[in-house]
Amino acid sequence: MTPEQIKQAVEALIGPDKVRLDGEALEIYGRDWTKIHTPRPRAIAFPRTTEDVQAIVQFANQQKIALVPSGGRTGLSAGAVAANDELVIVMDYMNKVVEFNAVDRSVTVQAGMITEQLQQFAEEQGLYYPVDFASAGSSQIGGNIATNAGGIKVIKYGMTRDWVLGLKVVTGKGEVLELNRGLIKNNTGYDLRHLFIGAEGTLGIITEATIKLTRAPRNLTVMVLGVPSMQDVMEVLKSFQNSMDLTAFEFFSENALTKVTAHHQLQRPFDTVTPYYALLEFEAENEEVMDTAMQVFEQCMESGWVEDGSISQNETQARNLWSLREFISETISHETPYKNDLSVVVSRVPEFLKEVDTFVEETYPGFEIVWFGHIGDGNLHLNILKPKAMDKDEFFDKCHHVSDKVFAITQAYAGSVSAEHGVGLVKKDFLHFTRSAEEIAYMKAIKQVFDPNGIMNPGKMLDL
Ligand SMILES: O=C(O)CC[C@@H](O)C(=O)O
Ligand SMILES: [Zn+2]
Repeated sequence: MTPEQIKQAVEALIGPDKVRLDGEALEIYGRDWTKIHTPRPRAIAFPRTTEDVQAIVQFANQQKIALVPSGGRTGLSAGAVAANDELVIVMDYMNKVVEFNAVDRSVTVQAGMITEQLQQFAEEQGLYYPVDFASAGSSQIGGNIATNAGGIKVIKYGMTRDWVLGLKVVTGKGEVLELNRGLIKNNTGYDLRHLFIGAEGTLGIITEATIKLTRAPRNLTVMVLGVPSMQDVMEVLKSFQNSMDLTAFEFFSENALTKVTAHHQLQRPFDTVTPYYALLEFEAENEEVMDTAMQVFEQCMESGWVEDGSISQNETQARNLWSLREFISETISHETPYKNDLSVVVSRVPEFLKEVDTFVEETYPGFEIVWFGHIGDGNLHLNILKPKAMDKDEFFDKCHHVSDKVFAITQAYAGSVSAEHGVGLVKKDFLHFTRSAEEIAYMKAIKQVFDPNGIMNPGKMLDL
């Protein structure tokens, strides 16, 4: 079918002016934040209801047209890229609150709701949606669920999966399923909801989600500590976690800090320069908690695990300290990074990081490495920056070889080649480093059941 024919057929189903074919739309809705692939979708549809989405999926099955669900497109693994003549289903106009229940502390929203709007809605009810990350102002809840987004509070609150009480989905076959319907307890066989969480739109399209909310945190306080080595970062983590609950424990390297402070004209947290920095956050509910935090800090100083530190006295200072960590990804995006999102169990982080660091430094001496991440979850973001003089294609080609070795090391540590960014197109070839051949065969079989015609985000995560 030509794009024009698709437009006519889809608009006959969901109403006029709901499909765009113009170059601007094809460019915007064909890509995500990876910027590696050239967008080439066939048409862009803008449904308003679950029924609209269902009609499009049924039509795509009849015509064997590939579909790409599109949320905020902030993904870093090309899960929402449309580079192969697909029909993109944009969720932007499905962004309403459907129902809030104060007793259940749950809210049902359409999948296109921006994450930050969900956070604000929760706040207006005196509650809290805790899954948070730098892209929360653009990402959509449906995309968060489809990628099981993690972020900066996982150490306390878990991943997106932990907050989904129910889902309404249109399967690849075009059926509507209501999964778990908001229940906390429901042991009635396979929990299909969890198959759709993290499926990256390969099984169907999430149209509504019932989300659990929780009580708002009290007096969140942030510390940034200068730490001499990764082993010391682990000692600091252990010391604080043994004494108090943390809502975040992040780390970044000195060159990450240098880049962020220069790019955003921010103050360093203190003058002392150390190879690594830990950022931790906790609820300073009363003086006792604050005293404990200060005692642990002093012990860490005495033990030589920390060389300097800074603590927020108010919300603005807390936000400024967070900027040092949260602005890293955006800052280095201007230097053509090759991104990795690795995880191992927390205790093995120092030896793992050292082995990967040594390999990249010895094999590719001209490459600059930026380390940062969610160290309290064992999740490291390894970004390799393109040397200025090197051609982009040559750089990515070289990095592909780096990946093989880095992922072999990750496999040896029983780690993950994608801790929180998903698989998409970018990590598809490397899936076998983390998932066994038998697991991948089961994943393909599941895809076949929900999407027999292979129209749902084909080529992402798996090749059938
Ligand atoms: O850009 C990256 O590598 C990580 C992005 C994001 O997951 C973060 O933790 O800031
Ligand atoms: Zn991250």
